[in-house]
Order: sequence, then C-alpha cells, then structure tokens
Amino acid sequence: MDKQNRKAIIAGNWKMNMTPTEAGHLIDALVPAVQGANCEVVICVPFTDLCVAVAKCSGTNIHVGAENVHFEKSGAFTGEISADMLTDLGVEYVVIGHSERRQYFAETDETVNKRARAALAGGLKPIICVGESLAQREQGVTEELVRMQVKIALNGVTAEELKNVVIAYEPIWAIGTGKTATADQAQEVCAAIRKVVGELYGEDAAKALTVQYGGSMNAKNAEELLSKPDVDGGLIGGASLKADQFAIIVDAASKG
Ligand SMILES: O=C(CO)COP(=O)(O)O
Repeated sequence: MDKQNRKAIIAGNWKMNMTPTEAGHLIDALVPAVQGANCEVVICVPFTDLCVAVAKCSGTNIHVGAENVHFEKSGAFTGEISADMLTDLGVEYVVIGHSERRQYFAETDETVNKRARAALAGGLKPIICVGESLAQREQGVTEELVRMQVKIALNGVTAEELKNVVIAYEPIWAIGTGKTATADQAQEVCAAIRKVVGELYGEDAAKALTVQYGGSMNAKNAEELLSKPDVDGGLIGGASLKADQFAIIVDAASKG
C-alpha cells in the first residue's frame, strides 16, 4: 500500500489546557515553527480557545479543530455545542470519542457514531478515536475491540463522507503515561483499522483513509512511529502544548 497517496495529519489535542491568553501565545510560537510543513497541521483546542485559534491561524497552514461536538443540531442541551456553531466559527476538525470522553463522560460507541454523523452532516471532519485498555490488550482482544469500535462509529457514514473522516488509534494505556506503543504495535492496529474500513467501503477508500496513532507520541519517538506504512500521522496530547516539541513531530511527518 502506497503511503504517498495519503495525507499525513499531525493534530494536537490540547485537552483542558490553555486559557485564551495562553492559547494566543502558543499559536504565535507555532505559526512560524510549522509554516514549512509538508503535512496537514491541526490544533484541536478547548471551545473557549476556538475564536482566538481561528483568528490567529487564518492565512496560515494550521487548521483548527474542536475537542467534541453534540449530535443534535440545536435545542435544550445546556452546556453543549453543535456542529453548526463550530463551522460558523471557521472550525474544520473535531475530535470524537476520545477515551477520556468515554471514560469520564459516559460516551459510548453509539454516541460516538451519532456525533460523527452530526459532525459530517454539519461539514466538520471528525477525528474518531478508538483504542483498547491495558486489560483488553492483555486479554488479546485489541483487534476485535478496535474493529467493533470502528464499525459502530462508521455506521451510516456514506462513502463520500468517509473521505472527511480521520481515525486515530489511541491505546488507553499509552495516553499521558509516557508509555508509547511500539512502532510495531501501532502499525499492527492501524493496519487492522484500514482493513476493516476496506471491508466496509472497499480497497480504494481504505487506501485513502488517514489513520493516526496517539499516545505519548513525542519529539523523540515520532519519527519511528510515523515511518510505519499504516501510521499516517499523530494525535498528540502533552507534546502539542510546546511549540518546539510539536514542530519536531510535524517535521518528522513532513519527511514521511
Ligand atoms: O490522548 C492523546 C491525544 O488525544 C495523547 O495524549 P498524550 O500525547 O499526552 O499521551
């Protein structure tokens, strides 16, 4: 499979970090640091940082994403944010189904699917997160679980819509722990994700799909992870909060 035809995407997931003032400073440092990138650069930021991010990234090569979206178009859902609210601001991507949302906010494969469909219908590009816990890896059910997560998340997503979908493999045990999956482990599961998408949508669609790895990806290990044939980018937490570290990861993806 030829990786050259796929777009590598390096996306920061800032999580619950950065006030709007801090966000402005970080983006001011990021813009010159990633301007020569030969991959897509995305920052997914808290809702409160979106305005400043969109304003500062306008006219640059940095694309802006949110960290979640509600599945209804509008209505009595106190505290929630719709796809239309995000696109109206100029937001392009949205992280969906992050394991922290699944673990702490009771999101399920079914609500992940509803959010993904709402995002796509609203013109956003969802970065759908899947991945196993340590116990699930030790039980040997990683591939089966990830296949199921992907199948449910994509239920009802059309082949045309799939072109705007990114899938991120994020083993839960590697998130924020400093324990990175080995490049071979990342490759194995990213390939399995591409395989199930191929079964659902055909070979060409699978070949075109961007599959990211996320979980303690950093300036030191990015190059090796990104060198794997089915790892098309990264979803980066901690290391995305430092412009110099994030830029090194972007450089690594630009070479691949
Ligand atoms: O959850 C992640 C990205 O969504 C990964 O976080 P870390 O890079 O901090 O491990």
